[in-house]
Amino acid sequence: MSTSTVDTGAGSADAASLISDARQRIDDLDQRIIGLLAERVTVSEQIQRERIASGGRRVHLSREMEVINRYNGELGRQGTALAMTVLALCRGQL
Ligand SMILES: C=C(O[C@@H]1C=C(C(=O)O)C=C[C@H]1O)C(=O)O
Repeated sequence: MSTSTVDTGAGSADAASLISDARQRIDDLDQRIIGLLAERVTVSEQIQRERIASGGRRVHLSREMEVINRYNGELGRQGTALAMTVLALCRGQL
């Protein structure tokens, strides 16, 4: 068994090659997702800072429900968990 089939768990060199290519695409997508999350954190912090400076609170629950409902509508139950993680990333743990 070649190194690439061991690394990918594939049973043939052809499958290993396809998996390696697809993993590269996944790594690129993950990098873009992480970049988008970093951008979202920046925008969210800007909103929170502005609200706090104007006498409001950091957290706005009805808006968070809108965000959670959008993720849930698109992705189901795991979307809800993802939205909660994204929100925690952007405004800290409640
Ligand atoms: C960014 C905001 O502030 C907080 C962060 C949110 C977010 O990251 O989506 C949503 C609601 C607020 O708890 C907002 O009110 O839009």
